[in-house]
Amino acid sequence: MAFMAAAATAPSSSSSPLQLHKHAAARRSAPALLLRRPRSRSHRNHLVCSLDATKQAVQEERPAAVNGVAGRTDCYGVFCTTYDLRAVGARWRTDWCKRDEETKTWKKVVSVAVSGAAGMISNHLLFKLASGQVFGPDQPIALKLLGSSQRSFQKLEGVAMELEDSLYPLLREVSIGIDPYEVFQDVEWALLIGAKPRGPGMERADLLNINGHIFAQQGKALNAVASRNVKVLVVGNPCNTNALICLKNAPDIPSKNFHALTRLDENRAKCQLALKASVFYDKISNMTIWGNHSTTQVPDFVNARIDGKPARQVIRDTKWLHEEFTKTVQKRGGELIQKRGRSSAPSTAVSIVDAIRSLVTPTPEGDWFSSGVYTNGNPYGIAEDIVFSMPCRSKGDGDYELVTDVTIDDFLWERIKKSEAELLAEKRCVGHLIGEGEEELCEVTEDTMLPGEQ
Ligand SMILES: NC(=O)C1=CN([C@@H]2O[C@H](COP(=O)(O)OP(=O)(O)OC[C@H]3O[C@@H](n4cnc5c(N)ncnc54)[C@H](OP(=O)(O)O)[C@@H]3O)[C@@H](O)[C@H]2O)C=CC1
Ligand SMILES: O=C([O-])CC(=O)C(=O)O
Repeated sequence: MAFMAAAATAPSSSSSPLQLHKHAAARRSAPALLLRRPRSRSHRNHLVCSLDATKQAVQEERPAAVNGVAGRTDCYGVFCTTYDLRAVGARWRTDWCKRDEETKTWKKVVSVAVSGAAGMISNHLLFKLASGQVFGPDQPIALKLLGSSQRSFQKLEGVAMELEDSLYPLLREVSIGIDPYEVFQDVEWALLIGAKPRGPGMERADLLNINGHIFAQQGKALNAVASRNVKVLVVGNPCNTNALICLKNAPDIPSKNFHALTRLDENRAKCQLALKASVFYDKISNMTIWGNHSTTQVPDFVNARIDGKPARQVIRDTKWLHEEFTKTVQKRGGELIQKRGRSSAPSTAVSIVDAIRSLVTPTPEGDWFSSGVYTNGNPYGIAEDIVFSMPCRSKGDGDYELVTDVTIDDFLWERIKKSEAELLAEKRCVGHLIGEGEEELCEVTEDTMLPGEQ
């Protein structure tokens, strides 16, 4: 396996966008496998193995030097050591593409785009994705890495080289590019992490505007070229409003498929409850984060459970729950930045893994998880047409349902309304990016802060 630069964006590429389209066509007819191997950046070569590919075509493209382990000739580089482990007997002597068809041991490759792929969070996340701990140990994966400029292109090449050198058996393709219309082609998951950090003296409204433009463009690109059922997880801040912008610019993709990452907040809240109750973190369940990924978020101790019991029965210290717990979770990101000098990256990557796994595995009976999702007929009375973190359950099919059996008392409701007001104000700031008004309507309050901004 080796990585491939998107043709139109590779600095020294002689390939044309037309060739990229050809690759897309090849992918459609090759449900089981697509391996790509550039000989050099100016001469790329592709090994394509599909259920209907001829043996001759495969042989023509197979590099002579990789005749595999233990005398097996039907191998491609390192892959033959791990592929098709259940195939026994003489099967491996047959054409290796055919063997996949016969044994049905292959899952279709899942195609995952990651923006901000050269950044700190991706530095941790990509290796988790490639290792199989996100989509499963039997799920081959193709990674499509998106950067923002020619400047970042070289960094992406470095990232791709490290992925290659890690010899992940499930990693079937790595491609890099800076044009979302190429990188997002046919992707089934888009993890949108890339965003500009807030610079010195930059107003909150400026941040909303600058990053909003990124997510408007990426929404349009997803709408044009991604899988019609692509699942989109927005991490780049301010993630709720960026997710709203993205989905509004992708009208052909179900709005329900868009998520803003609030799982890190959920994990932080679970950690605090576990510490206070002196229990292992896995005893904490039913943890909801309501609202915005900001300092107005509402970590819900009312519905949370500790070892199956309501959290308030285990932690009797109401003052702590009302004041310290809530504030600690809201400001955890900022505290971390103060101590570490940079925003959370490894724990964010872990929470992205958790967020995806919550959608691709069934939610344990009686439990739920938090995600920032589009409000469209929500049962709680929260304003519609924003992205708000709420409790969700999934059957493991990538989709989710909102949880209805939750109690919202006055304490929660008052705070939920504050976070809602903040998101409505953010929405007014980006009206020009969602076809609903002018930038001048933007009025953001002191409360509108990222967790890392105090
Ligand atoms: N929701 C959550 O829970 C959390 C969210 N975050 C947010 O995640 C984001 C990323 O954090 P982190 O990885 O630490 O930041 P980094 O600054 O390390 O990385 C950001 C990356 O994004 C890239 N980038 C910028 N603009 C674009 C674009 N238009 N398309 C693709 N890539 C782009 C940058 O590369 P270059 O400009 O060189 O191309 C850079 O590599 C931030 O917005 C942060 O606030 C962080 C923690 C938690
Ligand atoms: O503010 C930031 O960039 C970091 C952040 O979102 C968090 O730590 O929750």
